[in-house]
Amino acid sequence: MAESSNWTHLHAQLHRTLLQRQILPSNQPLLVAVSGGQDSLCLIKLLLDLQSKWGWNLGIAHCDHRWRSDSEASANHVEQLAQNWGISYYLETSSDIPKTEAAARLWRYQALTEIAIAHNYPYIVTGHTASDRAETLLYNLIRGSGADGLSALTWTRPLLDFRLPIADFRLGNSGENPNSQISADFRLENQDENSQSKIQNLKSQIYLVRPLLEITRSQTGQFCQDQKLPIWEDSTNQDLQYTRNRIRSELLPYLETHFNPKAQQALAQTAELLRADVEYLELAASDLRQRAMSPIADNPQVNFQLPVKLNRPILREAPLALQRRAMRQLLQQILPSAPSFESVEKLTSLIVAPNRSQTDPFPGGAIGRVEHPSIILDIKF
Ligand SMILES: Nc1ncnc2c1ncn2[C@@H]1O[C@H](COP(=O)(O)OP(=O)(O)OP(=O)(O)O)[C@@H](O)[C@H]1O
Repeated sequence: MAESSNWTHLHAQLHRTLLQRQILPSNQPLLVAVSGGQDSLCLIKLLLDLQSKWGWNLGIAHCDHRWRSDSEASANHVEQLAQNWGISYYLETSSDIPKTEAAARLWRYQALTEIAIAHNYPYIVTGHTASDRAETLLYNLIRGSGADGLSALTWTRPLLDFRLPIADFRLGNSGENPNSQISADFRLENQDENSQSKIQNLKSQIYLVRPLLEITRSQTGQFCQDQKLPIWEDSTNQDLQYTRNRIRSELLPYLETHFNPKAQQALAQTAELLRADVEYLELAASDLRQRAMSPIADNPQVNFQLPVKLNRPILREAPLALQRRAMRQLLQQILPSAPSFESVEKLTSLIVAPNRSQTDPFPGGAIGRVEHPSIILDIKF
């Protein structure tokens, strides 16, 4: 097919990525998260230009955190763009100004998910780039992270957390990660049976997709310039009190100048490789965990209901990497928030500990204890 003269290298690259990775099916409604910055403007323009090939129905969502004095003006700017392109525009405005970056992100994902549910969009698309991936890797590396954190930005993931109904079962939920927060909030806000079942049905249907993970920020910047897209500059991006901004404007340029001019792409590639490793290890760990979890007398089902009983001889045969992951998966299901490194190590150490060894309480009150040949995890003994 002859391409329009507007067809650029980035159009071709995105089209290829979508064909290869199958992350955005054709003929679907897509809700595009547009902040007004260069990455999401590049994203929406590319998707608009590819729309006729893929048969999508595009809508724009903008979240006003009310963080900056110009936030309303920036929302109006995005609305105007949506009008010019003739596509639906949805705005969510935060009632309370979020206090931290993390709180703002949690609120934003919740707001986007609410718009998607209300207007039947199965896909939310964001403009995260290879540069974001490189920054996330560095950020998590400095804070101390395993392979999971280093490969944190994935191409696609379900936006609502399937774990919560189980996690909530015994110890409640404080919502440490964005997924948990979203589910927890929906649970609070949607008490009646009808809306609960609507959310239940939608859980398997809303995906977050990040199709620009192979494109760098300098490429999106160049694209916006070439296409004359009116970027709304976010003044907080320059604020060096935020770690992420220092990584972006100080650390990465330093690495590029002094170590590797293609540091961003290299780091993003490392994240991509680690992601596949993580997926493989998580599957193997899940298999180990299932083999090691056995039914106990007053709880004949093999599930995450406390008390949980684990077979130590089965666990002992596995390599440490899988032991740790299996223990973490278990803790993710029963603790009120994401398990810390210390919690995982504490439970893992019981695999070889002497009979009657016991942990101090995990957050939420559960305790692990060796009752030869098992580990029992329960609220109290
Ligand atoms: N206020 C917002 N409203 C809607 N979507 C947003 C908003 N902020 C961020 N996003 C979405 O999340 C993606 C990544 O967020 P991040 O905070 O890294 O964005 P950013 O630095 O503001 O990116 P951009 O260059 O698109 O503004 C954005 O590309 C966009 O798709």
